[in-house]
Amino acid sequence: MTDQTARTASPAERVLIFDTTLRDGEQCPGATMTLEEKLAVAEMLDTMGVDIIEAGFPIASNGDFEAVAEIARRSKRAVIAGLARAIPADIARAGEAVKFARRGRIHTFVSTSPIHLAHQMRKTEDEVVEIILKTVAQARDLVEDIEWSAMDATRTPIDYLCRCVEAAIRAGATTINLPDTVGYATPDEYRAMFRSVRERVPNADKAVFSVHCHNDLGLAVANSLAGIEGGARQIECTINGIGERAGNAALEEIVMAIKTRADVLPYETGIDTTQLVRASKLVAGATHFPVQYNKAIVGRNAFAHESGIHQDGMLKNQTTYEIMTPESVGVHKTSLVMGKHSGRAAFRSKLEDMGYRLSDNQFQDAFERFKALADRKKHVYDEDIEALVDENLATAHDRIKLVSLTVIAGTRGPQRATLRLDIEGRIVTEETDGNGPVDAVFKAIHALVPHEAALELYDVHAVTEGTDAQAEVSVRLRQDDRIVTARGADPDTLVASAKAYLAALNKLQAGASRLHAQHAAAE
Ligand SMILES: CC(=O)SCCNC(=O)CCNC(=O)[C@H](O)C(C)(C)COP(=O)(O)OP(=O)(O)OC[C@H]1O[C@@H](n2cnc3c(N)ncnc32)[C@H](O)[C@@H]1OP(=O)(O)O
Ligand SMILES: CC(C)C(=O)C(=O)O
Repeated sequence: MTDQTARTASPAERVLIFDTTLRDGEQCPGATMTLEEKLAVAEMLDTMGVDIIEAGFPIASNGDFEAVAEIARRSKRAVIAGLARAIPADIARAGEAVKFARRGRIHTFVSTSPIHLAHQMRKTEDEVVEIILKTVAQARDLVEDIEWSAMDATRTPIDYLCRCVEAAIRAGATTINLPDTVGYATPDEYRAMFRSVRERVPNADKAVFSVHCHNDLGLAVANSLAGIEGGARQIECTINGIGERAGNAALEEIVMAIKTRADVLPYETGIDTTQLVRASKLVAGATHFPVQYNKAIVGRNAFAHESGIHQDGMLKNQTTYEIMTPESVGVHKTSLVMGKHSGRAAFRSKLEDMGYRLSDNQFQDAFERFKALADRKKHVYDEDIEALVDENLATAHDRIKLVSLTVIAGTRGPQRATLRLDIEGRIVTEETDGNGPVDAVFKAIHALVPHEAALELYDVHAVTEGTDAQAEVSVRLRQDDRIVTARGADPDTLVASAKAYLAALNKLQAGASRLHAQHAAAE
């Protein structure tokens, strides 16, 4: 696909990607990961170009400490961060864990909003500023790279927020994070908050500003991008958007928004985007959190098209319905899913891919049967298409054709089949009881097409998986020394059985007429 986005004239500015899958991501109920799983995720993040990996909250447990320390030891290029409350013991423990890293960061945070000060911290504004000064300075004595976060920044009055930010930078913070802790902000507000703090805080130029957004109102990615427009240059996010409550901003969405809309977002990240789907699968597997099918970028439908008009467009040119290539995020290729919304263009292309070359009439016939099948079946697999096209080709010249079949089955018995056939253009009907539904169907066939052939084999199997899978029935008939085997497929096993039996009879009769013709020619 050609790049449809024109870059702006000014060079793109680098934005740092801070991944907190292993800390905030792991905080969501049920997402706990083992040490091995965390190490695998951290390795993936490091390889794909994440700038800072927040590996955990070392004071939280010995397991968390071990994970942060081990990730710190193993990281090849990313900065490794450990979280700490504004409490000396937390900071000391975080310092212990990240000291093994080539580049370690202590990320310390404290609440700044009136709600949190009154109800969680139970401290005054002045007391919190004192705590910031002391704890940031303590952290700075341990490592050079200090991030300070104002928990609940978006519900903090701007004057007090500026006072806290100024104090944190003065005490040695090198990154200032202003989180939307409860996912409350709108993009305009969040952008304006960064602009205002950066303009008003005198030492703001000494720190990198960071966004950290939660998705309670579904605005985490939009807010993160707005924060960047407001001057932040670090984005905190998680793979698949996992995180506290409704989650964090999704890394893959942010990175691809920046890459795809370079015309209006003149920034760049260091992420190898072709690793995004792999990372998503790894995290989904480790946390046992499935990725919703329609999830942007990494959902299994993100590059799948079922509707005929879209499939037609995609076959003509991928840019008609895709704004980025599947390859750019690590998906092998676009998939055109065959279903009841598909049209002729996609069906023809699918048949060609499967190696079929049909005449116009055969194609039209196969398409109608495909539509009828798709109406009844949730997923139409290649095997289903193969079964219906093969059957179509095999039955095109049949003398006897199935028109309809209704069967009454169940515990009350006897089972009854009402069968309607087209025999060389003549419509005939029969209603028969049987010892079971298949027996009733076969007896009805016998009544309408009297024959001497004996049933030697009746075999049923599913063409694909699922309860709506097509049944494929094989029937073998013997008449004198002639044996024929034929197949029939349908989501209804009894219809498939009737089709298979009739196909076998057609074969027998076609063979008999060929023999008859040969004898006549010989005489
Ligand atoms: C927005 C965020 O994501 S913040 C990170 C949230 N993540 C976690 O909490 C996961 C890990 N947490 C834990 O394992 C535990 O909560 C611990 C180890 C941190 C603390 O455990 P406990 O000592 O038993 O405290 P508990 O969890 O009951 O309460 C939290 C305490 O920390 C205080 N606190 C909360 N945030 C901060 C902060 N940033 N700085 C200082 N103190 C804080 C609370 O006021 C409360 O103190 P109190 O007991 O004096 O009232
Ligand atoms: C610790 C901070 C950064 C946080 O997770 C939040 O405010 O959501």
